[in-house]
Amino acid sequence: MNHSLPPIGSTVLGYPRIGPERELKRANESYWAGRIGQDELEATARKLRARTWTELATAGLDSVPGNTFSYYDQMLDTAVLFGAVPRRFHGLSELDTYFAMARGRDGVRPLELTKWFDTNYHYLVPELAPDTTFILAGDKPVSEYREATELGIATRPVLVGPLTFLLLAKSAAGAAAGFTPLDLLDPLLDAYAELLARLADAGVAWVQLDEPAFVADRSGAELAALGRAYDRLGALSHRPGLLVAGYFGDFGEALPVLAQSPVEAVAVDLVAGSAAAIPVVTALRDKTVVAGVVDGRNVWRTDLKAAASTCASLLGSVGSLAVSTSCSLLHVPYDLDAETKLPSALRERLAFARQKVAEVVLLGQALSAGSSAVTARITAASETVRAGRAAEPRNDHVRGRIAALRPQHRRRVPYAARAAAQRDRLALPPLATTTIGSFPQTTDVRRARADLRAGRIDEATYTDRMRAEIRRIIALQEDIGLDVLVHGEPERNDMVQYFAEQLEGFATTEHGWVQSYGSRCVRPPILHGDVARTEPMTLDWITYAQSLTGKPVKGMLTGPVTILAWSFVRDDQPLALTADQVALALRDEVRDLEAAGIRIVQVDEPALRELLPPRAEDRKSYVDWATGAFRLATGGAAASTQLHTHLCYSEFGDVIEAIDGLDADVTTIEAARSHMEVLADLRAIGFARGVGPGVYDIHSPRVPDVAELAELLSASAAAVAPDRLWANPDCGLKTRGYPEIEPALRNTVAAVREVRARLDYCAVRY
Ligand SMILES: Nc1nc2c(c(=O)[nH]1)N[C@@H](CNc1ccc(C(=O)N[C@@H](CCC(=O)N[C@@H](CCC(=O)N[C@@H](CCC(=O)O)C(=O)O)C(=O)O)C(=O)O)cc1)CN2
Ligand code: MET
Ligand SMILES: [Zn+2]
Repeated sequence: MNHSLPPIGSTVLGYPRIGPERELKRANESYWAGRIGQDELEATARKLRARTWTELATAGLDSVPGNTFSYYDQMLDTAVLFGAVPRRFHGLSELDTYFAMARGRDGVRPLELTKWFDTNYHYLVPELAPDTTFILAGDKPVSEYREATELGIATRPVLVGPLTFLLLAKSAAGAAAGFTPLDLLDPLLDAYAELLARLADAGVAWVQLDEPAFVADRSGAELAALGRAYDRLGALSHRPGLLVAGYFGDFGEALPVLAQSPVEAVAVDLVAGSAAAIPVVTALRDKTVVAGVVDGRNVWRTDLKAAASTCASLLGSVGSLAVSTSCSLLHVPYDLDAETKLPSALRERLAFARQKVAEVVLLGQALSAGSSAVTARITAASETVRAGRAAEPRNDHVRGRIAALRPQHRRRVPYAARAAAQRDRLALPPLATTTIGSFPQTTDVRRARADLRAGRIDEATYTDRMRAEIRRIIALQEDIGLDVLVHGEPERNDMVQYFAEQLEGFATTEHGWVQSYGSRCVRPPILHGDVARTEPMTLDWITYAQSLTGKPVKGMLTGPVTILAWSFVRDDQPLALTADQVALALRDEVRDLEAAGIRIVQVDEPALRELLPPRAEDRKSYVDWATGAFRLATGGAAASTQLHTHLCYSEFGDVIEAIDGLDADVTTIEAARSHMEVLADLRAIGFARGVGPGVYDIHSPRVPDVAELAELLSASAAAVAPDRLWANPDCGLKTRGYPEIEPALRNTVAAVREVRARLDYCAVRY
C-alpha cells in the first residue's frame, strides 16, 4: 500500500445531502410521481454533490469526505453496491430496483426501515441469506471520487464498514436456523477488497470505514471478527489508507482491537464518548487518531478552547492527531445563516453544519500552526459560548415545581381500579377499534399552513380550514364505524415541532431541515431554556372535534421522551431534568383536557427505544428517568380517564420492561412488520393492560384485505384477552393518502366484526 499518506489534518465524518432547500426531496418525489425523468434527477444529485465538495474544500478542510451523497440511504447503497438485492426486487432498471427496495412496489414489500442507532435517521435493513453472494456490483464510491477530482477535489470516500453492515442486517425470512449475517463475513471481505483495489487504482489516498456498531456492547466473537476483518483488509497490498470511524459513543473493547490491526487511522467520538482510553491503548502511538471534538449531533457552538485542549492532551499518546466532528453532520441542518428569525442571543450560541466545518478548520489551524490570531479567535468563541449559556434566563416557577415533586406525582391508582372505572365510563366493545392520531396531511392542509406563514391568509381563515378538515375526518371515522376517534392532527406541521412552537424554552427554525428517512425531513426544535407552558396547546382543537360526535375523541399529545429525542437539547443539565420540565407542561395539558370532558388521552412515545443507551450498564438509569417523566406527565389523570401511549419504529425486545413501566392503560404498538412478535414479549413479562398491536403497516401503500387482518386479529386474540385487545394501524396515517387509508380502515372494521362474531360463538360454546 501507499506509504506516504497525506495527513488527514482537519475533516468532518460526513455531511447533509438533502440539499439546503430540500432539493433532493423534491427531485426524488418528482421522479417517483413520474413528473421528471432519471436524467433530471441525476442532474440534481450531481449539482448537490458538487456544491458540497466545493463548499467543504473552500472552507479549508484538509480532507473532504466523499460518497456521503445518497438518493435514499447509505445502508441501502451498500447492499446494492455489493449485489445484496433480494430476488423479489429483480427485473427493474438499476435506479428503480434501488427505489423499490426502499419503498416497495405493487405487491412487493420493501426492506425494513429502522432507526440508525440512537438518532432519528432511519436506514433500510439489508436482508441476507446463506446463499447471498456478494459481488462488486456497482461503482458509486469510485465514480463519485472521479466526479470530485474533475472539480479538482480529492475526496476520502466514506463506506459503511463490513462489520456494521452485517451486524445491522437481518437474516431473510426462511433463512436456515442458526444462520446469522456475520457468517458471510469472508465473502463480503472479498468484495470490499476488490472495491479497495479499484479505489486505489482511481488514486484514492484514504477511505473511511464506519463501524458505529462497535460503540455498543459486542460479543467476543464479534470483536474477534472485527480484528480478523481489519487484519485482512489491512494486509492487502493494493489499497488506500484505512480510517475506521466509531461514533455515538466509545469504541470500548474495539479500540485496542483496531489499534493492533494494520489500519492507519481511527476516528473516535469525544463528545458522546471520552478521551480517557486513548493514552491507555499504547498501540495508538503509531496511528493517526481523528479526534471527534465538534458535536455532530447537536447545534451548539463548540467550546473551542476546551476542544483544543482535549486535542492537545492527546498529542503525546498518538502517532498523528487529526480533528473532526464526532459523527457525520447528517444529523444537523445545513446553515445557520439561512435563519433570520432566531433571537440573536440564541443565534450567537449556535452552529449548524457549515458553521461546524469552520470550527473544525479553526481547530485544525490551532493544532498545526497555533498562530496568535487563531488562539484569539478560539478564546473569543469560548467566551461567547460560556457567556451565552450563563445568560439563559431561568424560570423559577418551573424549577420550584420540579423541586417540590414527590413520588406520588408519578403514580396513578392501581390498574385494576382504573380499568373498572374506565369500563363503566367508556363501555367499549371487545377489540375496540381506533387509529393512532394523524390522518393524511393533504396538499390543501399544508398549503393552508404555508399561506398562513406567508401572510396570504389570516389566523381565522386558517382555523376555519382546519376545522373543516376535522369535521371531514370525524364524519369519515363515524361512517367507517371506528369506536374511538381522533381529530386527525391536521393543524400540526409535526408532532414535536407543533408543541415546541408553543412552549417557552424552545426555538424553531424556518429552514433547519434534517433527513429522517428517504425524502422525509424534520426541523428539530432547539430546546435552549427552562420549559414552560403558557397556555393550553391542543384544547381548542380536541374539544371542537369532541363537540362533533358522541363517540370518545382521544386527546393527542407527544410525550416528554419523544419531544427530547426529536429536538436539539440543552447540554448544560441532565436530560432527566429537562424531561421533567417538559412532562410538567404536558401534565397541565392533560388536566385541561380532562376538565373539558375528554375521556381518553394518548401520549405518544415512539422514541422510547431510540434513546436507550448503546451500553447495557447505562440503561437502567435511562429507563428510570424516561418512564418517570412519562408518569409525571400522565400521573395526574383521574382513574376514569383512559391513558393511551403509542410506540413505533423499532424493535421493542430491549424495552419491554420500560413499556410496562409507563403504566399506560392502553399501548398501541407497531407489530405488523414483525408478525406480532411483540405480543409474546409482552406476555413473557406478564403485561396485563390494554394493547393494540398494529395490524396494518402504514409504511407501505399496500391495502391489507379483510382475511389477512382477521387472521392477525385472531392470532392476537389468542394472546391477549379480547377486552384488553385493540385493533388499530401501526402508526399515524399522515404520510399516506385517502385512497389507501380509507379501504384499509374499512377492512380493519370488517375484520374486527368477523373476529368478534367468532368470539361470541366461542363464548356460547364454552
Ligand atoms: N419529528 C419527527 N420525527 C419522526 C416522526 C415524526 O412524525 N416527526 N415520525 C417517524 C418517521 N419520521 C418522519 C419524519 C418526517 C415525516 C414527514 O412527513 N415530514 C414532512 C414534513 C413535515 C412538516 O414539517 N410539514 C410542514 C411543512 C410542509 C412543507 O414542506 N411545506 C411546503 C409548502 C406547502 C406545500 O405547498 O406543500 C414548503 O415548506 O415548501 C407543514 O405541514 O407545515 C416531509 O418531509 O414532507 C414523516 C415521518 C420517526 N421520526
Ligand atoms: C411516529 S408516531 C406518530 C403518532 C402520531 N399521533 C400520529 O399519529 O402521527
Ligand atoms: Zn408511530
